[in-house]
Amino acid sequence: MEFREHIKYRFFDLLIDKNISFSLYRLPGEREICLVLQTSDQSETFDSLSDLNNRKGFVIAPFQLSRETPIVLIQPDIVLTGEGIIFDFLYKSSFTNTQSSIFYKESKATTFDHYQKGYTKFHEALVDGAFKKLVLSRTFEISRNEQFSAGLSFQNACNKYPDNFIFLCNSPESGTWLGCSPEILVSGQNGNWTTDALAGTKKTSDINNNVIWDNKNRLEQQIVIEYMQEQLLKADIKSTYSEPKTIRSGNLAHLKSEFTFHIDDSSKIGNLLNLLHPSPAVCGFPKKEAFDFIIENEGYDRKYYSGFLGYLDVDNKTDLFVNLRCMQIFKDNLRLFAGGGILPSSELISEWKETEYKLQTILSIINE
Ligand SMILES: C=C(O[C@@H]1C=C(C(=O)O)C=C[C@H]1O)C(=O)O
Repeated sequence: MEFREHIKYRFFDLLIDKNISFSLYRLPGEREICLVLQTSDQSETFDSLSDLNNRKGFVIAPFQLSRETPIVLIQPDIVLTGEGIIFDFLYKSSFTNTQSSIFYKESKATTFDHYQKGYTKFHEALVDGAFKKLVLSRTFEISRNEQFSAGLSFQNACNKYPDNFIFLCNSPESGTWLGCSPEILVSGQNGNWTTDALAGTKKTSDINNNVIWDNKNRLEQQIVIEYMQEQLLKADIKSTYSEPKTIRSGNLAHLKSEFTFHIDDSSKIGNLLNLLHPSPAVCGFPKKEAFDFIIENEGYDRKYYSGFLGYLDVDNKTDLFVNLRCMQIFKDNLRLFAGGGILPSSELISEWKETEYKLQTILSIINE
């Protein structure tokens, strides 16, 4: 099958239609795209993060582990870097020799009323003092236009968000996910590791990142800093972290501190993931109680949204990102996800708007 240059990214729609396990991604600040492709039928799945110790591949982990949403490890049978090499391989391969079939369906959006009900429960629990922070999220569902292309949307995201981790991945176990995350969960090579404490959101168009942060946003990020520090200490890891600085993700600004630390034995990375995930950036504080509260009261299953994904020990490197600013791609519709940290001092309308802005990040890359 031949593709014209400007629509060559539609190749990836064919891989999805054939339900091949693959991940296409572009690291923050890099130009080259990378492809991890599994040639065997079965991805490996796990029901505990520590099972990731000593493993290699592209990981897709959920917010909450369950039988329906296991940790999926796409096997790195073929690992290719660079557009030229990747498309050359795909033109010659037998992976893409069928026609794509695309369907249509009614659209359905999560209502403000539904969000407001959740918000009231979350906010009351915060004001009662049961939690310092809770992250409330929601979905936004749209019908899939006949022309929609996951591959071309990935390409749009690469062009629009040079500083984000852009991903399009598929496996029979996880389904298809596309997104542009601003947040590292862990990243490491040769014993040197980093993690982000990222939180706080403001809409901005200031290219110089001149943002004035209020106390609510500063506190929200401080909670993540303290959590990261504490969790790393539990693993006997000494770390240093930078002062919060403003970073951009599309039209949004966030506060970020980068933690750096050293690990001699990276084969135990699964144990560290167990300590760090899910952080108060996507869950809340205290962690266990906040996690249970969200499962009980948020009113839907986040699946792989606010989980993490990325490559684990491929070519001795690990780069795992939080699954944010993302959508799950179905045959008939697209389900987008967004959330935000709620504190006792939060206000309903500004929290709702924050989720609207975050949805805009991903809506604006949809190619139809
Ligand atoms: C939960 C999301 O983002 C997280 C929450 C943020 C916040 O509450 O300010 C900011 C960045 C992310 O850590 C999301 O994008 O859905």
